[in-house]
Amino acid sequence: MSVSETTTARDISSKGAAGVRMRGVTKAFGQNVVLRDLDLEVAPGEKVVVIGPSGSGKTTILRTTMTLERIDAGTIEVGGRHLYHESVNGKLRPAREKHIREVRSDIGMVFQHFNLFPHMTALENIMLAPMKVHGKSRQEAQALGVELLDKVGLAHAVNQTPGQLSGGQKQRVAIARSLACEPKVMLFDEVTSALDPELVGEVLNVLRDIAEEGRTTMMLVTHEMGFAREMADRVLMFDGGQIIESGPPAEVLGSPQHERTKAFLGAVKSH
Ligand SMILES: Nc1ncnc2c1ncn2[C@@H]1O[C@H](COP(=O)(O)OP(=O)(O)OP(=O)(O)O)[C@@H](O)[C@H]1O
Repeated sequence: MSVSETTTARDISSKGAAGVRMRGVTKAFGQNVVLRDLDLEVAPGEKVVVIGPSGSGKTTILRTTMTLERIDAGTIEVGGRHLYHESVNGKLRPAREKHIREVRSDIGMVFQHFNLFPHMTALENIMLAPMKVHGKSRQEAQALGVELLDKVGLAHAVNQTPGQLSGGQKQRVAIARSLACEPKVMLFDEVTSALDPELVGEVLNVLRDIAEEGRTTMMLVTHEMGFAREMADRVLMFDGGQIIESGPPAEVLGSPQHERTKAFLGAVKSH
């Protein structure tokens, strides 16, 4: 049974953050149905942590929202605008690429692996999208890049290439790069999983800062339960491509109701 999500209006300081609404989202890879008729509503500025066993569809829900994978059925809206559909004469039709690109420009995603260009400096990596996608001048993009590197605690690394940075620093550059497009929704896919344990904290601190600013809606797939407990407005437990449990972290992580959630949390704790 899938839990249908209805988020009540809440007093979140959302300076430009956009909500996400999914209705009946289904996605299969061949015979493997990964998302099953999924309904989910994320309020503007909300911070949602997605947990669940390996293969349950957590990454796929982020990738379909980022349009890195297309959905087979259903609808996704970002900031009230359909991502995959356009309204023609009052009817929803599959959207043209131009429309999809336009809506997607409100969304940023940070991955487990940083995907920085190795031959470019930290600053150049950040400047790329504002110049190429958003038509900012070199000067504007540079000023923005310097500001964002400062924000993620890397003012000193402006001219360093990824090879000169630690994993945690590279991930902070990747986060700054994503912020450079001023996303209204940010998707974080296990962004600390590839890091040495001593570097995890510095990246989580940057995520905390972004969350506290409240300028963007955040959907995070993470195994950092302490972080989820502290920062999330809501935790979603995924299993078999559906949300089987959803609620405030104290409830879902503190006193889970579903047997699968209890088993999953038990397994996570025993690591
Ligand atoms: N591009 C793809 N082609 C084929 N199958 C895929 C593809 N991407 C994901 N899958 C399959 O979809 C299912 C869900 O994958 P997904 O990565 O969303 O799970 P997950 O919950 O994020 O898992 P993990 O915690 O291991 O990252 C898995 O069975 C996976 O093998």
